[in-house]
Amino acid sequence: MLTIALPKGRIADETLDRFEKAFGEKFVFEDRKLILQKSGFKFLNVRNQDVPTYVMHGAADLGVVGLDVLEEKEYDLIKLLDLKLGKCKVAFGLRAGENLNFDKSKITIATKHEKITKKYFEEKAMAVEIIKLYGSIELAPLVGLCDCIVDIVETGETMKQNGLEVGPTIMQSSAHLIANKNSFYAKKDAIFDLKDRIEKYL
Ligand SMILES: Nc1ncnc2c1ncn2[C@@H]1O[C@H](COP(=O)(O)OP(=O)(O)OP(=O)(O)O)[C@@H](O)[C@H]1O
Ligand SMILES: O=P(O)(O)OC[C@H]1O[C@H](OP(=O)(O)OP(=O)(O)O)[C@H](O)[C@@H]1O
Repeated sequence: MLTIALPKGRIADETLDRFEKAFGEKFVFEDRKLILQKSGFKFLNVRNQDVPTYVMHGAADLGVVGLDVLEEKEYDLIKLLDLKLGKCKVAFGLRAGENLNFDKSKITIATKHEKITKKYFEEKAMAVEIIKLYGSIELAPLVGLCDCIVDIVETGETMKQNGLEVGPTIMQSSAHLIANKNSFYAKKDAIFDLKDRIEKYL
């Protein structure tokens, strides 16, 4: 049995589609159930940012999570495969018509991606103030909470509809299959079989 933590929402749905293609069976979470057990797999329905935690502690053998989440914290786990889904970038959002004013003594940036943002400015040796938010990031510059944001961009539509322009990209992201280190050694054959089958449908 392989236990696999999936992040609620679009990435879980697309991952289960890949499993359907690879194993010829439909995998669907029932109504409010958080566990889906079928054909040797136990899928866990968890919050996006909790996926690496379940895998790192061995509560799940495998997990699927965006590279942006993995970059935000240092996790001691194995990155097995780029699933090439959940593709997006982490980029700046600026009020329309404005540029990033690097001459300002301190830029204030609101983001869910604190560490990625901090690293970006450390490499430029620039002092910035980072305000941690947990959602609706695009709202923050509109009401004067910050000068700009760093957030996920796919089509750019959310920023556009909120009067923001997409600025420089910090990193590209896509969902990755990750593994707990002990599980990787203990269940190597099953994990490689799974990886090979899924890889064929990417
Ligand atoms: N519009 C998008 N297009 C493609 N991938 C996206 C998009 N938005 C987010 N993602 C990817 O999906 C992951 C989950 O996004 P989601 O917005 O559901 O996370 P979240 O709200 O931060 O999760 P949590 O429930 O832990 O707060 C992101 O970390 C990113 O890798
Ligand atoms: O560039 P776009 O195509 O507009 O996509 C970007 C938006 O997608 C994500 O939000 P999501 O749809 O997951 O909503 P939520 O984070 O508010 O749940 C992300 O947080 C951005 O707000």
